[in-house]
Amino acid sequence: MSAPVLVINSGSSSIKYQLIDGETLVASTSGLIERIGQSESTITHKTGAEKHVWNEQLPDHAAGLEALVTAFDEFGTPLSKTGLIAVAHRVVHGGRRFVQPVVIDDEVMAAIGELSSLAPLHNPANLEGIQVARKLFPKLPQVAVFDTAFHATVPERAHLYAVPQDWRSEHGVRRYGFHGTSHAYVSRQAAAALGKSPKEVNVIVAHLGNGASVSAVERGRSIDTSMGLTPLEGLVMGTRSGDIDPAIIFHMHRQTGASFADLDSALNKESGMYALTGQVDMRAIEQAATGGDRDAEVALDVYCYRIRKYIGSYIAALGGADAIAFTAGVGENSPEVRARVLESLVALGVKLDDEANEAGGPVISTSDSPITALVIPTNEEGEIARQTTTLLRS
Ligand SMILES: Nc1ncnc2c1ncn2[C@@H]1O[C@H](COP(=O)(O)OP(=O)(O)O)[C@@H](O)[C@H]1O
Ligand SMILES: CC(=O)OP(=O)(O)O
Ligand SMILES: [Mg+2]
Repeated sequence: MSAPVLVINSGSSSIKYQLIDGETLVASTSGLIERIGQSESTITHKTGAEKHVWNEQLPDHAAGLEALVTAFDEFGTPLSKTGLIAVAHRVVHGGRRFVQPVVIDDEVMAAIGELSSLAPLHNPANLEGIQVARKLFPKLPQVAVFDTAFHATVPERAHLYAVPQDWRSEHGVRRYGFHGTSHAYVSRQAAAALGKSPKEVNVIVAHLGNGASVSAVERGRSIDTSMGLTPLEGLVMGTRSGDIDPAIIFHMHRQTGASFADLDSALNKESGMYALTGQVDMRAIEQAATGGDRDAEVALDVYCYRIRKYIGSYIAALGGADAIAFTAGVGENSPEVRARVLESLVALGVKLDDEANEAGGPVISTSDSPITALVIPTNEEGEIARQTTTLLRS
């Protein structure tokens, strides 16, 4: 490896990590530490063809990151012997300030902390990962790569909310957008799949994971995206409502006396597919729908309809699209969701090839479809490593 980067994506109860060559973007090791803070955590560590899975009690992120270091010691090469050039962290909210990756110092950490109120499910966990990694690797540069950065190009007509002036000027209220490393990477790959440079094409990216967002990418630049001030707006997600009438919040506050903190938590953690079906995992929801569960069937319809509306509006925003790319857990793996989303877009120029869709792509539209539909696996960690290497070289 010529410039190995350890990429850390620290979530509220999990840590995803990869050791990636910053030049070739090939990952030699990847891992997932799940259920941090619960009675038993699971660690999955993959290196080459080897996969190791074990359970351990990990009370917090510090214990999680120590387990990560130990995993490298025991299976493969200890991190201290890999010639690591940096530790790169996914940070979800960069606010107005961070529109490029930065080397992290105390002041940057404080700024990331201040942005926690805008990404309460994400930034505190990202920060914890950084704190622990700085202690574990005090000599290495720690770099933050922000989910919001790719959407810094979204123009005023799409990022301004029509709300009082001081909300916007003093309290940072605007659309920021998230999953930026995924939208950036997948839109470039989509252009490549069409045999074009990113500057020659308009692409709509549907990132459908646990969190989900759609973006409109015009000639390589994001011009609109479905998430907003926070990662709550837009699509229906695993546990997040996505778009709702904001007055629902005041109505429920008046009706039940629930505090704003309770309502915030309800919309972020107890809504979405979970509220409609009692389940978060799309595989289970699809199975239930196939088995005749009406709630699951209706929820799938709600989920796909919302995506379809966004895609239709982004075709209008872009004045026509060359490609629609599906990515992330659901987008990459669910022919059912892709078919439901695209089924009535024929009039807008998307003709699905059912067999290709079942087979998983990459091209899932017919050869005469004016808009090419694609399935493109995302690589957020690879993109984070690439941006980190670029920053450290400059
Ligand atoms: N074969 C599949 N069919 C449908 N959904 C799937 C499939 N495989 C994974 N998923 C869904 O992908 C989602 C997780 O996506 P992922 O991108 O890993 O999310 P995150 O990175 O936000 O944790 C889960 O809801 C899971 O059910
Ligand atoms: C921003 C966001 O929603 O991220 P995730 O999908 O990882 O929850
Ligand atoms: Mg994700």
